[in-house]
Amino acid sequence: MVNPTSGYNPQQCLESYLARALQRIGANEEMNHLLQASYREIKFELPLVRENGSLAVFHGYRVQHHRSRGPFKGGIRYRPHVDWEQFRALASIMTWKTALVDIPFGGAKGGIDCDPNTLTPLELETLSKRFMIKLGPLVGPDRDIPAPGMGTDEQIMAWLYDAYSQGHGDEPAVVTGKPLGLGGSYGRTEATGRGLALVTAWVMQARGLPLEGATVAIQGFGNVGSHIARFLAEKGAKVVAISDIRGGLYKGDGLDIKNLIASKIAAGKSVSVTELDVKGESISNEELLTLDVDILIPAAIEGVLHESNVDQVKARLIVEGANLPTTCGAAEVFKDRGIPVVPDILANAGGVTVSYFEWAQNLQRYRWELETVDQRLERTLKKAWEKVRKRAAEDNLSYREAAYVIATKRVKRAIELRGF
Ligand SMILES: NC(=O)C1=CN([C@@H]2O[C@H](COP(=O)(O)OP(=O)(O)OC[C@H]3O[C@@H](n4cnc5c(N)ncnc54)[C@H](O)[C@@H]3O)[C@@H](O)[C@H]2O)C=CC1
Ligand SMILES: O=C(O)CCC(=O)C(=O)O
Repeated sequence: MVNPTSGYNPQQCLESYLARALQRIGANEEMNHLLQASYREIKFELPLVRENGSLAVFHGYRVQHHRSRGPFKGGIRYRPHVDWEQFRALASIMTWKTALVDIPFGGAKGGIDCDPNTLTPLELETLSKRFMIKLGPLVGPDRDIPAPGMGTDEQIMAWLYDAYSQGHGDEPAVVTGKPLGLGGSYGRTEATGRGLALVTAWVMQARGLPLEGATVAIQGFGNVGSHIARFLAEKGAKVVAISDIRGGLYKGDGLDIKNLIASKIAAGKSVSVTELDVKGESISNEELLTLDVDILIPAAIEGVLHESNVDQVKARLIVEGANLPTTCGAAEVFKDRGIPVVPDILANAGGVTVSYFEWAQNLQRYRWELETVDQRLERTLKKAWEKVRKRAAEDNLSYREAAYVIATKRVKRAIELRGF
């Protein structure tokens, strides 16, 4: 099935990025097949007796893409209409992301076709635990380690951890993104936003552009988008527009991000940014994407920058907070128009990097200070960015092309070292 938002099939785009990268690194057809296909895909029924007494049946998924560099790793998404195409592409993305930032994992993704906002807390807990019980034989600290993603949070990770530990003994390293009081790491919640702000600052610096005063539009104001807004505002950027699924807010001289975040926390998850009592004009998601800004950050869903709106995009730099927000057709147009795009596998890799730190802390049973987490996050992302920057400049590649060359090379090498 294609993504209902734009007719976008993310799997096809990913295949084309990979095919080109594999050609550049001299991989043969067999290696190409091995790296494109999933290792394992499972789908199962999740029956739930709702609090009103009715029976509902949900579908759970987990796609494990590749594991030659370490256990499968990737988030859990709760969202209506999720399907194989999305999970296959998102699982594959994780393989390239973990390889690019050089952390010892492969890639996976999964979740439940459901709308978490329509479930009661008890229903959500029961469904989450049932999901983990079904996944039980396939996950574990040295097999596959889930984490939060769209529609899921640290509370859901706590339930997954508890469900797994019921049958396997206490095992915090089975899931990352847990609450701090339950083996979570300092800095994981904000890690994706922190990482993206760091990468954005380095890219701007490398291109001789000031971040101080730069105008920014961010689509998505969930975990990722809200922290991006906070960190970029702290670095002196002017966040002029933000949005969520119901619409957005615009203020030409900069939104008051501190106040926005505080109001959103006070109002609760189900309240839209458009309903908050903060200063700003209303704006649609489509308008936000085509604003005349220095930096555009799609941080919600796949395929929002596509063939039909790419010509109207006026941003000078695009930084992908979401996974696969740019279709491959749009990516080509941005390349032709000379608009740089910082790809998801670099821009949003801060989250999985701190998940790695959480996993390592859980295995050590030793908590690191926030300062240590932040320093190591910065060092890891800086190394990845420098490699991408150098490879892109040397071979005249886009940042995405360079990132895929580096990542596929590492995975191919791991396969060869292990042997077949
Ligand atoms: N949470 C994490 O650590 C990481 C998340 N990501 C990716 O970042 C993106 C956002 O994830 P989270 O912030 O964690 O999810 P979230 O569930 O916390 O927030 C999602 C946000 O996107 C908005 N949204 C949903 N559909 C939309 C649409 N059609 N148009 C406009 N806005 C829409 C929601 O209203 C919400 O504001 C996803 O693509 C996810 O895969 C990537 C790396 C790590
Ligand atoms: O933290 C993790 O392990 C996974 C994060 C994730 O799903 C992503 O980077 O898309």
